[in-house]
Amino acid sequence: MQLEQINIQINNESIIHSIDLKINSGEIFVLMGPSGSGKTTLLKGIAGLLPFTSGKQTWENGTGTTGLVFQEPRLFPHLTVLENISFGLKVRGIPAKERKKAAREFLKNLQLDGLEKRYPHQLSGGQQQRVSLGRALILNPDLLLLDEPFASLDTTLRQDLIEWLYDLQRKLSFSILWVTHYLDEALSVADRIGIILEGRLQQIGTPSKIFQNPDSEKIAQFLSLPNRFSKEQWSNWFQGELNVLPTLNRGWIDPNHLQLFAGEYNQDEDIREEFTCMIPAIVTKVRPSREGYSISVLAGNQSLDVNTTGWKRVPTVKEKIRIRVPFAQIHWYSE
Ligand SMILES: Nc1ncnc2c1ncn2[C@@H]1O[C@H](COP(=O)(O)OP(=O)(O)OP(=O)(O)O)[C@@H](O)[C@H]1O
Repeated sequence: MQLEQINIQINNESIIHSIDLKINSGEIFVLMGPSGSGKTTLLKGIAGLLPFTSGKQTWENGTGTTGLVFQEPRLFPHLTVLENISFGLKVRGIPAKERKKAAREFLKNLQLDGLEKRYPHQLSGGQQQRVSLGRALILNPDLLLLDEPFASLDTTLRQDLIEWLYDLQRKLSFSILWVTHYLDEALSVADRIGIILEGRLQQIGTPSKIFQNPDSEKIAQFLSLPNRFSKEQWSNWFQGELNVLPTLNRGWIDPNHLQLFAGEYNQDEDIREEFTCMIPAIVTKVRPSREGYSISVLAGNQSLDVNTTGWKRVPTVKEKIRIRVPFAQIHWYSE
């Protein structure tokens, strides 16, 4: 499915601005953005529940179908679980026996065994949400639109369902546009991630591209990436000796690119090199990580995170150490 220059206005207010987006067939595209950035509005537009003010939506094969699962379950209160799940098949004229068989298949996968005769008010929020998912999936949509569908579920159930849905998607190769604010959820399923801020799609890329190469300070901030600093801080570290372009105001460096060195900073010994430089710091936190240690330090007024792999001696809190900053790894942003 492809969107070209999509705009959506509600009550004369522009909510979605000039969005271009292509979702490839068989792809899981995760859309992330702060509350109020327009994620639900865009999903509703794609599902045909809200009109586009301008722009074009096209499908690879001419036409396509969508299935939308909202944040909160929206079930028919007077229908049982089984009837809710199979409702779309009834509308399509599929015989009762056949649609019940199909719905029962989903009940098992959605861990809803034994609940088929219940009505929505007799289910927990999480169970209702799984019924909503079944109701959308049973119609085999070309593009499944998920608006934080698992937000209300406990962690174990959330992970089980993510895994089940992921496996099902890989098997059947439908596409998913998946809105989530859970980083772990995004990273475990996304082929690509899109970041939307204030109704504009700001960056699209693979998870590693987005997290290692955020296009702007705003994106790095939204992703809560550590090691974002101001030009003033940079000036303080290097006593104003290392200038950056006047148009660049904010810097960011990945914790994997900083290096820790034991021993206190000594200006006479710490020779400034062409491509890297040492700055003095004090260890504030030491946490084991999968690869080694994640170490937080205070360098001037700035807290920095450094990931180490195979540090020979684990530094202790309050220890004075040095951080090596490789200039080429710093990302500078104008704002
Ligand atoms: N029916 C409406 N009438 C007026 N404004 C609306 C309407 N629906 C959404 N908006 C506005 O559009 C903007 C985007 O809302 P939307 O629900 O799409 O954001 P979201 O990114 O999905 O947020 P959240 O993560 O909180 O669900 C918000 O400023 C919201 O107030």
